[in-house]
Amino acid sequence: MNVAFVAHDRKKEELVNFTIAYEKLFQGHHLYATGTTGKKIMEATSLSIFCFMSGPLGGDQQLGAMIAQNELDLLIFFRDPLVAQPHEPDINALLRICDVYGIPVATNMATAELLVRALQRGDFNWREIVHNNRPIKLHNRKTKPADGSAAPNAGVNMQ
Ligand SMILES: O=C(CO)COP(=O)(O)O
Repeated sequence: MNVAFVAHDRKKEELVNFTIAYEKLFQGHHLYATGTTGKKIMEATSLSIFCFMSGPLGGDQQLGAMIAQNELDLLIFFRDPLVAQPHEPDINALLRICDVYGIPVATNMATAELLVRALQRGDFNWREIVHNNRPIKLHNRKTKPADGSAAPNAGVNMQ
């Protein structure tokens, strides 16, 4: 499955600890994240994550684009409900597009636990039908184009 991680600054440690706890499970999936979140998870675990831009620089929108193309199966987004974010419209858009496409999304640890256990049990296998009907598999995405030129939006982009 394609799983994405996002956490606001005061929630990053919580998400990193969560990924450490479920590292073995996540190793079997294709992982994506906004820039700083992905970098911190990779520093703390052996997980390999495709990192988009940092959230305030467009990372939430890039994940939204994945969802619009039905390329994401699960979003784990530890939001900080107590701090206003400069890119609030992007955050709302990301959560909205999850609802548009019926993508499971966890915005806190308790829900993330439930969804990850469902992932472990195979409850997400119906998503394979969606992928099998699609010509493009996102996890074939390369960090650099085949011609060797620089990819405009690949790799970790820090603020
Ligand atoms: O701001 C974010 C999500 O809205 C997260 O972005 P970073 O992972 O780059 O900190």
